[in-house]
Amino acid sequence: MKKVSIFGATGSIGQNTIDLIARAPDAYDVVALTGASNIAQLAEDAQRLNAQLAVTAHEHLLEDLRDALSGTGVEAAAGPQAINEAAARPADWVMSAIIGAAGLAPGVEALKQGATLALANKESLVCAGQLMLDTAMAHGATMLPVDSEHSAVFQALIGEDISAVERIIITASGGAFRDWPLEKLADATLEQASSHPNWDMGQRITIDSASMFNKAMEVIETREYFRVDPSQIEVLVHPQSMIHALVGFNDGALMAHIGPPDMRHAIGFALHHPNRTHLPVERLDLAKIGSFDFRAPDDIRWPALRLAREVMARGGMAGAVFNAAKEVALDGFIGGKLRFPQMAEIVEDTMEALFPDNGVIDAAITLDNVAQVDHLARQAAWAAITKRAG
Ligand SMILES: NC(=O)C1=CN([C@@H]2O[C@H](COP(=O)(O)OP(=O)(O)OC[C@H]3O[C@@H](n4cnc5c(N)ncnc54)[C@H](OP(=O)(O)O)[C@@H]3O)[C@@H](O)[C@H]2O)C=CC1
Ligand SMILES: CC(=O)[C@@H](O)[C@H](O)COP(=O)(O)O
Ligand SMILES: [Mn+2]
Repeated sequence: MKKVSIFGATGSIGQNTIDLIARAPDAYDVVALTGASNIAQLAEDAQRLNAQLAVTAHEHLLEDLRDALSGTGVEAAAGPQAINEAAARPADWVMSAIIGAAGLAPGVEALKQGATLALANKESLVCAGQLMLDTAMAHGATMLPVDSEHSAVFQALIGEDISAVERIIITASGGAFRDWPLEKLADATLEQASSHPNWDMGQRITIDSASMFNKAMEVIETREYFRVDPSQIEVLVHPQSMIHALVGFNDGALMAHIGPPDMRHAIGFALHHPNRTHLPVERLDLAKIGSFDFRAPDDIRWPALRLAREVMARGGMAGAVFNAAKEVALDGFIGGKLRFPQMAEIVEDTMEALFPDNGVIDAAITLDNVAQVDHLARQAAWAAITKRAG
């Protein structure tokens, strides 16, 4: 039996992972499931999957979790430290699907115990790509991409020589406001931004798709995971979200990965790697679909893409600044303190405030240093929001 743990089990990726695992209960021994606010879901899944341990990120919810699990034999724990300890419990395969920078430390912990880390949490690579790769290498652990574009690139590269790669093209749906007149964006509501044209995902990544911050993060993720030069990474707007990525080789060939917009493909691929197995996803009827559309991304509509290029040019912990600022700006929009286009302004203000401080950004990429930079960037981003509000 494969020992598995799922971090962020109550979220969109976590639930898709559980869907796959619950279809073959005899194949998996569930070690730990983690969540945050959704105690009922966490307890239900932990009991149903017969997990050893369930952990909520919120210490004040420990009693609720204990009550929900009473008599089931599942251990309960709470708090970020308990999540890290859960990640250190021996497992063969660990899904990293906590949202945000909070996913970094448990991911590192899972790599340290030599597990295969299925990485949905792109923030880990944006904030500390080198640390993740070094930790995996030092402990003989494997890191498999789960983000749909990066899973697609990984699959297109199987059996290929990375030195023959000329370019990596990741596609972008364009999100909720792809075709909106630019002048209307300032009036975009939270509800409108929280609706993705193709994918069913958590609210935060859905809004990031609309602002293109999701793709900006993914450009950095591509650089960190595949170690190509930033100039080799392209973004292509593809409204159907069926071609997830393309790899261009030095003989002019483009290898495209095509599939339905269903994360169970990328999750299932990582779960069964290096084998392929039957997965319960739709089979595309290309004759019925008829055609695919493409267009170049527009830097005016989506300034996040330009900011990602600045982050890669800056290097060091610029990614940690970018991610923290983006998380705060998103909180500002969700909390009604910012209009939709102001999120990019806050991220840019924060980068301007922190990037000149070379000592901070250029420190070694360790968990402690990333946490410090993350804290400074969040302070700067909130200050930028307050300045705008006042
Ligand atoms: N959704 C998707 O299809 C895709 C997602 N990803 C990436 O996967 C990750 C998860 O995304 P998604 O599933 O959409 O997110 P969701 O918001 O749906 O789920 C987030 C999960 O993280 C938990 N959580 C929230 N805050 C904390 C915290 N501070 N500490 C620990 N756990 C916390 C939530 O718990 P609770 O719900 O109980 O509060 C939930 O289990 C993100 O990094 C995202 O970028 C990448 C590609 C596709
Ligand atoms: C499913 C997935 O991988 C998401 O990250 C997806 O890429 C979001 O869609 P966008 O292309 O709109 O960002
Ligand atoms: Mn993606």
